[in-house]
Amino acid sequence: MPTILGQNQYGKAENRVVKITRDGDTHHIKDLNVSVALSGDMDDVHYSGSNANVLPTDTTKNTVFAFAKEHGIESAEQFGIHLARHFVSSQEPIHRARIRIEEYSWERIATSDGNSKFIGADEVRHSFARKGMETRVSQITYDGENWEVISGLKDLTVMNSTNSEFWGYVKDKYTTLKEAYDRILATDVSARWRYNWTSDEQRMPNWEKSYEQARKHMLQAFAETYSLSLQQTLYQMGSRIINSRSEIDEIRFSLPNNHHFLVDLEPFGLKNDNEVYFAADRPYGLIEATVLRDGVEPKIPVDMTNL
Ligand SMILES: O=c1[nH]c(=O)c2[nH]c(=O)[nH]c2[nH]1
Repeated sequence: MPTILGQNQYGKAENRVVKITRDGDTHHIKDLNVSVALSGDMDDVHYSGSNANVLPTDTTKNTVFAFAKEHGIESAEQFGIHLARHFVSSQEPIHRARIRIEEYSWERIATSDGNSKFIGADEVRHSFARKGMETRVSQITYDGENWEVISGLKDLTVMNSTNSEFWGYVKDKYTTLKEAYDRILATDVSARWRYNWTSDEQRMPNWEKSYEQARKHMLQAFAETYSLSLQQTLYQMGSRIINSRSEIDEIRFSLPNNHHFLVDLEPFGLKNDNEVYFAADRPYGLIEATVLRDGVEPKIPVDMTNL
């Protein structure tokens, strides 16, 4: 034979597992991206195509989700140790397992008094924002006479692990979606708000304070809204800003619906009580709308939130 097989490994990459642990009304999230690579006696499958030693990559994926339920996710390291030991000790042909895990960090959305460590109010027990992802943006336009200032943010990822439903929608012959009475609601907020300040330099808004307050009101509305749809949550987020910040007249959102699907663990004899989810990255619903102060002209371009 003119060729021989060199190093090889296989497995399922990027299993996006989200585990919600419920401590009464207080929820805890573990959000992992788990990649499994196995190696061992795999010459035959490469040379002849015999799968006799091959544990399917599909099975390695199922194991990740089942272990999230069976063993919980105490830490990424502990979870990886459980998985690696399982593959090597349960499958004779597998001699080595490499588990790579990325963990995404979440923090609780702050309460009205601004203290995010305090878990006192209902709305923060199940509402989270991803750490360190968001970007603040602004666009300033001046024609020699008038100013237009549009500010906002993008890539602010937030999640409610309960208080979200979706049902009562149109059903046609292509509809398969099951009605949901307790689902995860997660999105990457992209928002642009327009200031009504145009000229009087003496009365310019305090940009830093306004940004902080707009962001805070938006997050609190996200956390506090019992949601029947992402559209309804969007409207609440927008109207909370308009109603609490007189310097802002218009806000436009682009909100992807980051779907989290409950994993069916029944085939493994496990009950999934809204605990273990598959976080899909695409396709995603995309919900976009402008919320305006009554009587003002909309001026934020439709596609601006996608920039
Ligand atoms: O909040 C939602 N709004 C929708 O319009 C929609 N459509 C869908 O399939 N799921 C959802 N969720």
